[in-house]
Amino acid sequence: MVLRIEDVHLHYGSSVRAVQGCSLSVGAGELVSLIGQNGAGKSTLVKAIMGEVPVASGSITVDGTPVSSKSYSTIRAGVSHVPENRGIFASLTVGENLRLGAVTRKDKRQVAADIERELERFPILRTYWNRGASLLSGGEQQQLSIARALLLNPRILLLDEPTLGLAPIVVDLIFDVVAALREQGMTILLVEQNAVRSLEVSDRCYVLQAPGRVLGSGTAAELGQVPAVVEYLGFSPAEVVVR
Ligand SMILES: Nc1ncnc2c1ncn2[C@@H]1O[C@H](COP(=O)(O)OP(=O)(O)OP(=O)(O)O)[C@@H](O)[C@H]1O
Repeated sequence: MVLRIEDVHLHYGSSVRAVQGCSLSVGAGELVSLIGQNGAGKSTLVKAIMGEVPVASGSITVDGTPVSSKSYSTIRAGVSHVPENRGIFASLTVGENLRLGAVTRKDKRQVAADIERELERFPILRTYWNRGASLLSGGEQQQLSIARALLLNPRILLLDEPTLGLAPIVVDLIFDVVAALREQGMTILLVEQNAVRSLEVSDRCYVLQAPGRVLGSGTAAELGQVPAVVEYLGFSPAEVVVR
């Protein structure tokens, strides 16, 4: 397994116990989704993987090495994060944001070709290359955020609610991009509230319930056999047509 989370507990201060005993793993080339309602602890888990929330107990490892909050260890391990708030630099142009995505890379000669790859994936970013990022719509900013994360040429891509609040046409585009990345063999952890769309594109799925506990995991067909999951989601994952 490339990413392994074992019996992790995560707290905010002394009173909020956001995640209590979560275990999950993502294998090389797998697209794994993490679904659950508001407040289930999904974003907190992603932040902990990125070293932004300290691990109170349990372990998070990337390729067997524990992540640490001190040294950008997760980024150095090849994990790229598309945060829930998109994290783009509003005062910079689209082009400047994209170049920043590759700023830590050593293979500088390859960067121009990789930016071209992202402009082909998201043509709107070519159109708005010189535009200030703050002037983009939410859907355009999300495309910029994903393109920038991909410019790190990550080993693992973490997507935190990439379709939240976006127009249906952009939601379709983003799920198509995620499905295409999976086809290319990228290792992905996709955090989503949109359970049906996530199940459609994923190899496996974890259903998280507050406070950060795994209610069930497996393929859509396997999850359909777990009564607590069916009750929590309000539908049977077994009915979802997996791509
Ligand atoms: N910075 C914070 N300080 C204190 N409590 C927090 C903080 N961030 C999140 N929480 C709490 O931790 C719990 C898990 O929140 P989290 O954001 O991880 O859930 P989520 O599943 O990602 O939900 P959402 O879809 O709303 O982001 C919730 O009870 C939330 O109120």
